[in-house]
Amino acid sequence: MSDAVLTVEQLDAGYGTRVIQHDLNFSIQRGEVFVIMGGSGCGKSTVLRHLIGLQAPLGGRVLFHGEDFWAQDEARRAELLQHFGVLYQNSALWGSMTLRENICLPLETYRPNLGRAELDELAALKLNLVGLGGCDELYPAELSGGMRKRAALARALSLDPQVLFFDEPSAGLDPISSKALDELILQLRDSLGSSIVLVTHELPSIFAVADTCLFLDGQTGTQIALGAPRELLANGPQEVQRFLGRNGTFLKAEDA
Ligand SMILES: Nc1ncnc2c1ncn2[C@@H]1O[C@H](COP(=O)(O)OP(=O)(O)OP(=O)(O)O)[C@@H](O)[C@H]1O
Repeated sequence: MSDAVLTVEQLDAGYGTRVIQHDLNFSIQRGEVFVIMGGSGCGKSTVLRHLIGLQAPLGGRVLFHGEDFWAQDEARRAELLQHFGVLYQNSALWGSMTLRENICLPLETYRPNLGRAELDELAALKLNLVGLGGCDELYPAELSGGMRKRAALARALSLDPQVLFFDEPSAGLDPISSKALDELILQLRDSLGSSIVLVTHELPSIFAVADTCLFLDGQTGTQIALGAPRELLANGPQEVQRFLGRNGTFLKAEDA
């Protein structure tokens, strides 16, 4: 457990005085795909917001390489955030900009020493990484839903993040695009060595990509399981087994 990129200690997550999830404890290792799962409304996105620095914990700590994120001043927090890449549910690309311009934007902000040619080259490289080589001058509206996700991913990769966060990456995608996105996630993990944190309740994705799963329980408002998905399916608490086994047959088909 020595290679933890993110560590969460006794985290209480929520809004104002309303705690949604309490006493969360887990670590995310370098190069690991970590899935946050649980029933609808249990607080998955809320926990994610605390991990990506959008919201201060109501209690406990979030450590990045052992450094307490929220104990830092704003300038240091902004530096640390450069190590995070975030892909939001709606992809959130700028519609009036080409893909190249979308990807260059964070680079122009945080890497002011780069010249035009280097910026364009980096944008092309990131687009290549996500299978959109040659699409530099297209606008988001010219892309399919799956391509838009990939483009948003290329932008999330622009600053070479150590941790990539995805909130429901498969939302709105057909099963084939969704499977292709899972494959891309694994490819990126292998080629870049980044840690990947996913919020999803898509069983095929969970079994295809997750090294470790955290199960958040809506009723008790805390984590009730942490482990590899197949292990949790076999030996986890009943609710977690039910959640992971709800689709009965596909696991056998995938494993065959
Ligand atoms: N900005 C906010 N301010 C106050 N409460 C919020 C806010 N966003 C979400 N909530 C509340 O937090 C609870 C958990 O919501 P959250 O979106 O984190 O759950 P989730 O597990 O991600 O849900 P889903 O699977 O449906 O996307 C809900 O009761 C929701 O109403």
